[in-house]
Amino acid sequence: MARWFRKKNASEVMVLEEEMPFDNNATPLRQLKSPLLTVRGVQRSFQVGGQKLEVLKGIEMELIPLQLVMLKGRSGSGKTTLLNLIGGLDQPNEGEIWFQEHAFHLGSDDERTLVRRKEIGFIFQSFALMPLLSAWENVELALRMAGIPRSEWKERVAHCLELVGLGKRMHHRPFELSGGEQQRVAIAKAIAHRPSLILADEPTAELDSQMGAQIMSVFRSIIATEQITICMTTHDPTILEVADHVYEMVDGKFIS
Ligand SMILES: Nc1ncnc2c1ncn2[C@@H]1O[C@H](COP(=O)(O)OP(=O)(O)OP(=O)(O)O)[C@@H](O)[C@H]1O
Repeated sequence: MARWFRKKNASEVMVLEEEMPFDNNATPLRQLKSPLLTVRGVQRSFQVGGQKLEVLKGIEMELIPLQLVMLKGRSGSGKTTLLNLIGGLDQPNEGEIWFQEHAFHLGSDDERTLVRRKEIGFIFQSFALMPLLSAWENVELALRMAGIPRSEWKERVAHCLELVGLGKRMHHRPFELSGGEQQRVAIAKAIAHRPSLILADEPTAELDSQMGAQIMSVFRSIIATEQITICMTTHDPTILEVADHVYEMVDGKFIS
């Protein structure tokens, strides 16, 4: 059954992932050659009040490994719709989406979920942390849900929280942390299971410019140290400056 996921609703994504068995035999994708992701001629429309709303009208893009790629475009232009497709949370009406050798446009929900839970991490504008759990427990939960053996948790949680600069605040709960610190916990959570791709929907939108710059610096650092590729949406022109590549969406297509 097709399921629909909207942005800022991380718990819904997590519920589905928790239902899925972990596939220990999945292909080690990072050993394969680039690009990490290829989108060809993708179209996505929705039926709204009996009318067809065409949101994506022929998207072409590639994600090259270890790049920081940004999607820009005015509100409602379809950025989140595209992120949902890239993350295998939704499928296009037309076109192809290849995540390495995995055909996301053809695969079943279950097949895409298996790839997603191993290879992709999500970051949301609203942080999507469990409010009653500490930073440490939030990251640990991500490892549990990804099916990572318990024996690896301690070292990995400490490593990820150190990496995002929260070594001294590991046992704080979200309400005891600033917005920027909460987003850094969310980043630690997203990278904990060693995905090859991070998808981030407006990750700096709720932060002031200084905290936003810190998040971008953390992104740069995890690309280098964790060998991760990042694709994110943003409206902020100062943030766009640090991208390796910017795709601008106008009228359901990218302009160069
Ligand atoms: N499931 C859906 N059903 C109907 N319409 C949808 C659905 N998902 C998205 N849309 C519509 O598609 C258009 C693009 O939405 P989307 O959220 O992708 O834009 P966006 O560029 O991410 O906007 P923003 O910058 O405001 O977050 C909007 O008009 C939205 O209402």
